[in-house]
Amino acid sequence: MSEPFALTEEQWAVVDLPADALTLVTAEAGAGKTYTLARRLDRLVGEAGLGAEEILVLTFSRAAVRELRERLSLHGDAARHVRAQTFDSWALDMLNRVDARGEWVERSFEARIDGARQAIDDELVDDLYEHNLRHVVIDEVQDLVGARRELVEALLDRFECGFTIVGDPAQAIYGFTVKDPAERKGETNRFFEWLRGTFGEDLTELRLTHNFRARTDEARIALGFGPRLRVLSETGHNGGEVLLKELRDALAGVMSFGDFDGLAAEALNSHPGTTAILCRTNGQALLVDEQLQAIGVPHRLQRSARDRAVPAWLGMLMARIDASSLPRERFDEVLNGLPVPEGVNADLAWRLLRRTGSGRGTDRRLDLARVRSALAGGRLPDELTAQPPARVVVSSFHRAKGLEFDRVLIVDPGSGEGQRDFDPAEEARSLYVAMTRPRDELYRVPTIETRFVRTDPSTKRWGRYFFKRWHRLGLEVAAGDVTTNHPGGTVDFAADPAELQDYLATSVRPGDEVELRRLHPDPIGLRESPPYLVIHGDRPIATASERFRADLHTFLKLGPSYEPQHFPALISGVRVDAVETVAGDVATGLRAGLNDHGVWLSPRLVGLSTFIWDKGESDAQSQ
Ligand SMILES: Nc1ncnc2c1ncn2[C@@H]1O[C@H](COP(=O)(O)OP(=O)(O)OP(=O)(O)O)[C@@H](O)[C@H]1O
Repeated sequence: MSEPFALTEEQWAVVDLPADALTLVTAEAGAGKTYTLARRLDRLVGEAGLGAEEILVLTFSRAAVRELRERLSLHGDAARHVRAQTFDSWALDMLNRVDARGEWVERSFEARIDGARQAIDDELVDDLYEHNLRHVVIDEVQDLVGARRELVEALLDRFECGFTIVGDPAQAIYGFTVKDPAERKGETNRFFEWLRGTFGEDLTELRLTHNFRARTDEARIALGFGPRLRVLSETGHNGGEVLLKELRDALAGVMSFGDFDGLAAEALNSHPGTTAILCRTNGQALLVDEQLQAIGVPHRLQRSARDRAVPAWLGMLMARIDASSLPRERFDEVLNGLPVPEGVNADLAWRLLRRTGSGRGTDRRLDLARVRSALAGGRLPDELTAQPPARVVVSSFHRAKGLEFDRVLIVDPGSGEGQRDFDPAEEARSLYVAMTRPRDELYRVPTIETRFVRTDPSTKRWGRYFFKRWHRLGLEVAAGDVTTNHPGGTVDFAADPAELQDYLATSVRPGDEVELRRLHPDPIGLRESPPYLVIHGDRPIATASERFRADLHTFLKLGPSYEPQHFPALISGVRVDAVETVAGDVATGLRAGLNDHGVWLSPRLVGLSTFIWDKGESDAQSQ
């Protein structure tokens, strides 16, 4: 897609509206909503003359930010400087600007969203927005529910600005964010109704009806369900069961890809385009991840929208600079030798980093103290922390929203019968989202047995169980499970920190297997496991975090009066998700002989692990 496509009349009608128009665009899957938005942004900045900073672009995930950014860089010229943000980073950004001492980065996502709404209601952000906000753009608005919905309503209510809001009621899937089933039902379509009720005749409603994504009959198979799912969402009627069954029947009719065996590995590795393997739950995605690992298929597990990982090249860049700031020429020179992923060039990287507030005005230097503080405060632009693209992606249906792939394999979600809080309408919409992701090929994969893989209610991690109530065979390992507040080699194991940093930069790759090895059998604290080292090859590269130790303890504590006596000697089946840049204490970094900026590299882990016990220690587990 390097040339801009000719817009259809329907798309053009959206793109061409004046900047102060209040617009709601609804469309079914693959109708070019995101593409139209990118073109609209280009026109708002170009012909309509808005400044990039006068437009607020909000999306749900970092994947969507990346998607929009890519389309802007391909098709948008004027809009290159427009910044797309997730709701969560926008809220944090706003709070940091009106209440810099609020330590908002320490608070939960929900607290930040509530805090941001309160700030708007209390008129604290009037100075920020009253004269400077001229247009708001929101993608995937069908998922705007709960506190985020209230936040956007407060914003649009308070400031007189144009907006372009797009969504598809047929793709409303946000189940896990609204736990209560009754409340969930009440949320469906609520924001659309609020827009219509609040702006009445001033609201321009447009529709996009042509599907551009699907290029084959099999890729088009679910499209016919769109209008019926939309009616289901808009009327709140029952009927989800029937639609779910029909969608599952349609899926049963597509060709089976078979199990993930040697043949599948060949088919996956030799395919030139992009492939997604989509699963109903994240637990199934973890099992597919494990199976692909076993058959040697390089892939990436789609992260949650809230997971932000700062790429390694930023830490490597900072480590090479002694000064507190650097000019553009030096930046280009250093960046040139670093493993910058596809899609990030020096121009984009420079622009994104300068958005951290470094080197304002005419000073054309990058202030590394500011970059560091943005890194520590979780304020780096979303484009920098988005997950890099991969040829094979494993994702839940939910996390695949807004994305598209040449080939999609859908793991049969099963009938769902007997599951608690089963909402057939939500399940039907979510299967529809999955089945509308392919451009060309759609396959089904036989159901994956998940009887013994469930979320642990206390830690919210996926766990491996077995027949007996007390069996605990493995636990999900995820972001945050490695200590980042001191560089590897300085606590729990001795290594030359600088040399280890070098090893992380050059020898540790996403997808590499690691294991967690117990350092000694004694728990560190009252509600913690013993310490674990992260071993790559034969060498320790990091230490498990306190959070991981506490969750492992909780997972193995089978009841209020039971205290685990033993902990696994090894935790295997864990992979490197990425090597990321983290910010710690400057003095700690200096003591370790690293750089002046207090940043270093650290492995980020992922996977549904398997516990390996020492003889005689397996506790209740092996009984
Ligand atoms: N006018 C057009 N001509 C040709 N291709 C187009 C046109 N508009 C969009 N496309 C292409 O169609 C595909 C689907 O577009 P896009 O992802 O924007 O749809 P969407 O409505 O956001 O989809 P979904 O809601 O399913 O995520 C993209 O590959 C996009 O580049």
